[in-house]
Amino acid sequence: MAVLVTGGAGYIGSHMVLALIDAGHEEVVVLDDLSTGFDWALPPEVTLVRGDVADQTLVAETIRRHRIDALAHFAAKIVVPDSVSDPLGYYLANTVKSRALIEAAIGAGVRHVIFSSTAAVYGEPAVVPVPEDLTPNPINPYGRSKLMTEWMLEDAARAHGISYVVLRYFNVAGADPRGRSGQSTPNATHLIKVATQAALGKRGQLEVFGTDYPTPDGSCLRDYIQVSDLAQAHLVALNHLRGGGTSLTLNCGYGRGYSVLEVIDVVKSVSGVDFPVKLSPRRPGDPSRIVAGADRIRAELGWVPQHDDLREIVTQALAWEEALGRRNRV
Ligand SMILES: NC(=O)c1ccc[n+]([C@@H]2O[C@H](COP(=O)([O-])OP(=O)(O)OC[C@H]3O[C@@H](n4cnc5c(N)ncnc54)[C@H](O)[C@@H]3O)[C@@H](O)[C@H]2O)c1
Ligand SMILES: O=c1ccn([C@@H]2O[C@H](COP(=O)(O)OP(=O)(O)O[C@H]3O[C@H](CO)[C@H](O)[C@H](O)[C@H]3O)[C@@H](O)[C@H]2O)c(=O)[nH]1
Repeated sequence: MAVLVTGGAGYIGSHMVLALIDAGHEEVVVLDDLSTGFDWALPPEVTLVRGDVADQTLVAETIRRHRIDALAHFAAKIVVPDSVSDPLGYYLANTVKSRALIEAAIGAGVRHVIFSSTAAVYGEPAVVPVPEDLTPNPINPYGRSKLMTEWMLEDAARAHGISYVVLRYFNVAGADPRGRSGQSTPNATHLIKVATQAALGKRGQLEVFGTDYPTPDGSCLRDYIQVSDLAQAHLVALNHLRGGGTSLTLNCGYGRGYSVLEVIDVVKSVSGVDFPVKLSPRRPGDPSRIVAGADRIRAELGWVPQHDDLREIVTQALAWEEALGRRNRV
C-alpha cells in the first residue's frame, strides 16, 4: 500500500512526507507541479511525479503504477487576499482541479482520501472556539473554494463507497523540530513567517493589518498550530481510515487564540530584535477571530499535540528562516 501526497513539495505537505517516512511507510509518492513547492524539500526515498493534479491520465497512471490506496490532497492556492482579487483562479485551482483529481483517483482505485481544508470555511463564526458542526459560512473565495471541495468529496465518497477525513487546519506555523523542512514560500504572506523575516532584516518592517477589530487589542485573533503536530494528525487519520474507520470532518487547532500584536511580541522576544511595526488598514477577506473547537480530533483519533507552545513555534520558524538565508535559498 502506498500513499499519494499532492502538494507534497510544499510547506505542510513536505512535513506530511517526513512524518510518513519517520513512521516507516514503505512507499510515498508526491504529485506536485512545483508552482510554490521545491523538489529539495523532499527526502531522497520519495518518488516525485511532477505534474498537475487535474491531469487525470497522469493521476490514474501514478495510482495504478504505485498501487496507491490512499490520497492526501494538499495541492492548492492558499492566500486569502489573492483569492479576493482572483476568485476564478482560486475556484479553478482549489475546486475544479480537485474535482478532476477526486474523479481520477476513485476511478483508479483509491479507497481513502485526506483533504486539506481550512478554518476559512467558517468565515466569521458566531461561536468561538468554533465546533465542527457549526454551519460553514465562508467570507472569502478561498474558504468557499475549499468548502465546495469538502462537499464534492463527501458526495463522491457516499456514492462510490470510499472513506475520507476532512481536516480543517487553523493557522499553520513553525517548522520540523529536526530542521529538515519549514516554510520556504517566496513572497510569503503568513504572519509568523513574515515576522521572522522582519526580525532577521529580510524585510524592513512588519505591517499589522487592522487594529480596529472587535477583539481585546483590536488586531485579529488566530489559532496557530505547529506543522509537525498537524502532520501527525494526518498520520492518525490515515491509520483510522485504513483500519476501517468512518468518514470524519475535524478541526486542527489547539483551541487558543493569539492576536497579531501578541504574536509580534513573541517574535520580538524570541529573536531579541525590536523590528519596526506599522499599523495599517484591514486586509480584504480577513475574519476578526477564529479559534478551533479542538476536542473532536482528540476524541475521534486520539491525536495528542506535542508542540502546543507559541514560543517553540516561533523559535522553529526563526531557525528555519535563518537556515534558508544561510543556504541562499529563499
Ligand atoms: N498554510 C496554512 O496556514 C494553511 C491553513 C489552512 C489550510 N491550508 C491548506 O494546506 C494545504 C497546503 O498548504 P501549504 O501552506 O503547504 O501551501 P504551499 O503553497 O507551500 O504548498 C502547496 C503545494 O501544492 C503544489 N501545487 C499547487 N497547485 C498544484 C497543482 N495544480 N498540481 C500539483 N501541485 C500543485 C505547490 O507546488 C506546493 O508544493 C493547502 O491545501 C492549503 O489550502 C494551509
Ligand atoms: O504581514 C502580515 C501578515 C498577516 N497579518 C495578519 O495576521 C493574521 C493571520 O494572517 P495570515 O496571512 O498568517 O493567515 P490567514 O489567517 O489569512 O490564513 C491562513 O489561515 C487560514 C485559516 O485560518 C487559511 O487556511 C489560509 O490558508 C492561511 O493562509 C491576519 O489577521 C492578517 O491580517 C498581518 O497583520 N500582517
